[in-house]
Amino acid sequence: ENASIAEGDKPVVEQIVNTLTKLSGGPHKGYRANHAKGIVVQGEFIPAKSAASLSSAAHLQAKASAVTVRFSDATGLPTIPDADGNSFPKGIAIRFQLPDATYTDIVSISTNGFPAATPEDFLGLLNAIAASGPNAAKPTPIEQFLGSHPAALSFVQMPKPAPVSFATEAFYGVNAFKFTNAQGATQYGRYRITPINGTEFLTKEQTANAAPNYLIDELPVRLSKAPAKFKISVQLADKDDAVNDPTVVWPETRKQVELGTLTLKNVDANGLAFEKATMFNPLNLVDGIEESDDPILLARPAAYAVSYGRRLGQ
Ligand code: HEM
Repeated sequence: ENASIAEGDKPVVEQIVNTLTKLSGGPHKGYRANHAKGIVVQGEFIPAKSAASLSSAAHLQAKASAVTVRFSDATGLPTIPDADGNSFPKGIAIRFQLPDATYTDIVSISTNGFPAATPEDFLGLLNAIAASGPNAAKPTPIEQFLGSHPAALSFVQMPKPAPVSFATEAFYGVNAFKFTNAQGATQYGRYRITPINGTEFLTKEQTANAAPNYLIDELPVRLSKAPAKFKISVQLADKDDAVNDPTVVWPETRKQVELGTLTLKNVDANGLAFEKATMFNPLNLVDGIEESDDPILLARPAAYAVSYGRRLGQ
C-alpha cells in the first residue's frame, strides 16, 4: 500500500497508523493498530428520564437497547501486560443497537483529555516518541516535543493508575458532540462513563505484581457473579468552553446530565471474531447527536478505517 509514496506525503491519518504500528513492533496481523488488546461483553442500556431533555436520539428515549462493549488496552501490541504504563489510557467502545437495526457508537478513554489538538500534532508526538530510542541524543525528540507542547506534557504527567477491573475504571468522551432535543434546543457536551459503585485502583505494589492478563481474566469472573453497572452522562459545555479542542479540560463544576445506566452481563463467546470484524467509529451517529468541529474527532474515522482495512487484509 502506497509504497512508492514518501512517508511524509501520505495522508496524516495513514502516517499516524504507520507510526502506531512501528511503536508496537508491528504489524501484528489481524489486530488493531491501536487498542489491539481487548475483551468484548454484552449487556443493555436503560435511558434515564433526563436523557430526552438533552437529545432526541432513539436510544435516549424510554426504551432499553441491547449493547456490545469492547474494553481495551492502549497501543497496537496485542500482548501488552494490562498494568504496563503504555497500556494507558484504557479504552471503552460501546455499540447501541437501535430499533431500526442500525447502531450508534461511543468510543472513549480513561483520561479526561487528549495530548494533541490536531492530527498533525498527534503525529508529531508519536514520531517524537519513535525517534527517542535509548541511543537518542539529549535533549531527545520527545523531550523537545513535550517542552514545546504543554498539553502533551500534562497528558503524559496525568496520573493513570491501574484499575482493579475494567468495571472499576472511569471513561471520558474527550471530544465534544452537539446534542439536539425534540424541541430543537442544542447543547454541546462530552460523555462520561462512570462505574456506579465508584472507581477502584490497585496499589503501587499490586500494580507491580499484577499478572499480564489480570484485567482480561478478571472480567468474566466478575460478570459470572453479578452484572457490572456504569452511569453514562454528559458534561455540558458553558458558552465559553472550547468544544473543538480535546486538550482543554472543562471545570468539574460544569453541569452533568445523566443519560442512563449501562449494565454489562456476560462476556461475548464470539468476542474474538466480533472484534476482528468490527470497526467502532465515534462518528457512527444518530439523529439528535452530531459531531463538533474538533479536528481530532473528525480525523478518527479515517484513521480507524486504515487500521480496519489492514486488519481485514486489504
Ligand atoms: C487523531 C486522533 C486519533 C487517532 C489517529 C486514533 C487512532 C486509532 C486507531 C487507528 C484505532 C484502531 C481502530 C480499529 O482498527 O478499529 C483506534 C482505536 C481506538 N481509539 Fe483512537 N485515535 C485517535 C483519538 C482517539 C480519542 C480522542 C479517543 C477517545 C476519546 C480514542 C479512543 C480509542 C479507542 C477506545 C479505541 C479502540 C476501539 C475499539 O475497541 O475498537 N482515540 N484509535
